[in-house]
Amino acid sequence: MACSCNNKPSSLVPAELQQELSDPNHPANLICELCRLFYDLNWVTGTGGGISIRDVEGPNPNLVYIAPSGVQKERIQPWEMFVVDLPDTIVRTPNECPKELTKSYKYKPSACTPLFVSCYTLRDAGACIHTHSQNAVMITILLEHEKEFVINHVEQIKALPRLEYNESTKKVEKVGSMENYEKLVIPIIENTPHEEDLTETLEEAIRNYPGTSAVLVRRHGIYVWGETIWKAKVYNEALDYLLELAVKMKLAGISTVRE
Ligand SMILES: CSCCC(=O)C(=O)COP(=O)(O)O
Ligand SMILES: [Zn+2]
Repeated sequence: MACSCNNKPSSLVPAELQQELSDPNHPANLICELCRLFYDLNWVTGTGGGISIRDVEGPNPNLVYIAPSGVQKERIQPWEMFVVDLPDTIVRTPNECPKELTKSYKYKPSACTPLFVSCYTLRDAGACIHTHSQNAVMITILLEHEKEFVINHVEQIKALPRLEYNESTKKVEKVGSMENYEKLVIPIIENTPHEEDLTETLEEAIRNYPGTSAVLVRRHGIYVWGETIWKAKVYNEALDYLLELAVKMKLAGISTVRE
């Protein structure tokens, strides 16, 4: 017998993993599926970028699945995931898996881990996606001296959530969707030599922009989060569309903001 998602004999997969691997909607399987999809979009090529998903349907919604660092994201297998109990306790690593299933090196969790954790703890996100999309990189180069990307009057803006701070719950919550004519504002932070060193400025941007569901990293990429992995995927797709459009508008000498 083989696992539903691959050709490995199930006898090699530890019993505790077998049940989750048989569920195509389990975070470990979804990360693999979406990494392949995002690879084809040029969002996670050359080991860059990544996805993490919170197990909101499982018995412990504070468990977060995260891919290992420095691996070809489109080739990850579900048992190669790290599992973090929020905020920072690693409760499972692929290094514990049978050697027949894993690579010979020692796995490390994604360098994006502290940034993903910031999105979970500050925004109660259900999933966070980091891409190296060239549209994200190019817009930050075109906006070299700007701290924000701003666009309005485009239909696709309606795919993004309207977020507001709720005084009673003390949380930023979705209260609807944006209108096409509204200004979408995404903060831009400066890149650092090591991904994990972005954590402080990412957190600052999240706090300063309660209405945002994404942060651009100059000459690097974008972090996008959502209530669920499917919302995060839609927000990512809509943002990437808008970023691509904005690059074309800028290169054509057209402002992305219509007053
Ligand atoms: C060429 S990728 C450099 C690291 C990076 O920016 C990234 O997003 C991937 O980090 P990971 O540790 O998940 O491989
Ligand atoms: Zn990156």
